[in-house]
Amino acid sequence: MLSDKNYSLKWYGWCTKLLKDQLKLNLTHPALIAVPFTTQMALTEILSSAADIVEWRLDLEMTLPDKIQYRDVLKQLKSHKKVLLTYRSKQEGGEGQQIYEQVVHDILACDVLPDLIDIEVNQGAEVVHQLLALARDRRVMSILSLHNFTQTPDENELVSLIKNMSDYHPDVVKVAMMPKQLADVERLLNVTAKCHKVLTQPLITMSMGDLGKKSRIIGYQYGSELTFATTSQTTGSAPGQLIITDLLAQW
Ligand SMILES: O=C1C[C@@](O)(C(=O)O)C[C@@H](O)[C@@H]1O
Repeated sequence: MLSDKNYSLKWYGWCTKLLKDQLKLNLTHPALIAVPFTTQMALTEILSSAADIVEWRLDLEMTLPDKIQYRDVLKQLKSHKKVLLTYRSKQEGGEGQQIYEQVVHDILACDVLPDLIDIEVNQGAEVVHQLLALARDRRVMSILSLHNFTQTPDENELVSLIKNMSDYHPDVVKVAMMPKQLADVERLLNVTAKCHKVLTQPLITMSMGDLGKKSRIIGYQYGSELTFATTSQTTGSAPGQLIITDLLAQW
């Protein structure tokens, strides 16, 4: 586990950049909280929640919104929260069936932009480099992500996956792994602490499912700077997410 000093220096480093400078928020919890959103959900519930970031999961929409609706909703979300736009492909555990590269490109070409964009490392080096460059040009923070819904690799593999992602120079690196036993959750947390010390960018990690809930609560103590929660029992976007009020009660 990180010493309190290291944890707070690094955490405040990122929060200063992302939130204090841009939103002038006074954070009262130890890690950033993101909640998923689709237009089928109650907007007021999402906007009035304690979340710092709303993750609009475009792949979970019944159909992709047209440009007018998209700009409208994004503006509404942005007037209350930081917004992360995610189009999760099928192969990474989402519902996205359109050409990934095209959807992310269109998001970044629009005149209303999200604050953050999720880019999947498994789309391949060429697509990743191109989308990261576009996000940089448009001044949208990039989160390079990797998901494994079946298992958690061993320590060496996890470290090398994370370092490989970091070498693309995104603004943030995120990995979500499925544990089969508690040892998998502990390994991910320990790898998080190890990588957090050497990475040049913020790291977000989580173990999914029931077993992994612990990582969503105490991950920040190991250097994971954001946790995903939900506003209600039925609105989660991945297994094991806690309801935000339960998460806050644990903190
Ligand atoms: O990458 C992530 C993390 C996540 O899969 C989770 O396990 O909480 C939830 C997704 O919505 C998000 O894009």
